[in-house]
Amino acid sequence: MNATAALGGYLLCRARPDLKALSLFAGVALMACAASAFNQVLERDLDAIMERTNRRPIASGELGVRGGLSIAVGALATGALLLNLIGLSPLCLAIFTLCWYLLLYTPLKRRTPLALLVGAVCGALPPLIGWSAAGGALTDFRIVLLCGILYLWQVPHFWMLQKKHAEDYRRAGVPLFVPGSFRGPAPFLVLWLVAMIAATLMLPVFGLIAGQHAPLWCLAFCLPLLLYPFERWEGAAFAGVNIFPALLTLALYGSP
Ligand code: HEM
Ligand SMILES: CC(C)=CCC/C(C)=C/CC/C(C)=C/COP(=O)(O)OP(=O)(O)O
Repeated sequence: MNATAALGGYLLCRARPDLKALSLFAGVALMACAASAFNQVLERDLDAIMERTNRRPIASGELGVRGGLSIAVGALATGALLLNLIGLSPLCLAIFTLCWYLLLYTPLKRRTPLALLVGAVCGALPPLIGWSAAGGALTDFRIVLLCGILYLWQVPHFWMLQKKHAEDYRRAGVPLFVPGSFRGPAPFLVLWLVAMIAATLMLPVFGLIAGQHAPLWCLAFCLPLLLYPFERWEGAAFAGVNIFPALLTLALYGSP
């Protein structure tokens, strides 16, 4: 999904999907795999406690730490090679994203619920990697908007997951980012969802998505967020929120 988000940044720069896009997709996917493998080595103690993660190869003991590290290094080397083929900027941005995730977010996650806001930087950077691979200027407002939307999106994405696995996180002693700790669940949550919807509606306003299907895309983006606060629609909201990055990339691809 991170590679799909990177492809979205590439397509936004009006570069049609080509061999370079394939190298970008494979390179970011491998770098994200490396990030996850290193993360699973670093979090093998937490992963072994949580129902959600205790079947993972290192947490379950199926794979040793050295095996996990060799997979991580292999994925990192191959991903870096592929990204280097398309440019120094995408390679440097991917390495920065990897380091931010492993050296900042992963340790912070055990200490503060606000680690989520730090971690969301990692997930907001893949579109910038794709955009830079297509030759876009890093300060262009269009990619800043796309990355900003993906930053905002990760908070409701994770809130729903941590709600689903709250007991697991408590058992593992991972502090939860519960909107309720900010003077009641509704205001803080609603404020974030409104900001997310407003930012998403900037996409057609600034021409990032256009054409006759633009209103339909906006409906597909915003409906799960509008359903989010209602328990009975939780399943639909969860699915809709989780496929958002893929829908966004499709909308960018389909935009004239
Ligand atoms: C702060 C950033 C993020 C956090 C804390 C986070 C956390 C998580 C967690 C804990 C899961 C459950 C994994 C499992 O089932 O064991 C998950 C699943 C998932 N994440 Fe994220 N994630 C983040 C960013 C992203 C980004 C950037 C993307 C896509 C570009 C993404 C896409 C997904 C998807 C598609 C799933 C599968 C959901 C499901 O059906 O269970 N996440 N995420
Ligand atoms: C180019 C590149 C390196 C891209 C990767 C970007 C990336 C790692 C995005 C995911 C961000 C994130 C905080 C995931 C949750 O990790 P977690 O440790 O909370 O999840 P877990 O509990 O399931 O392990």
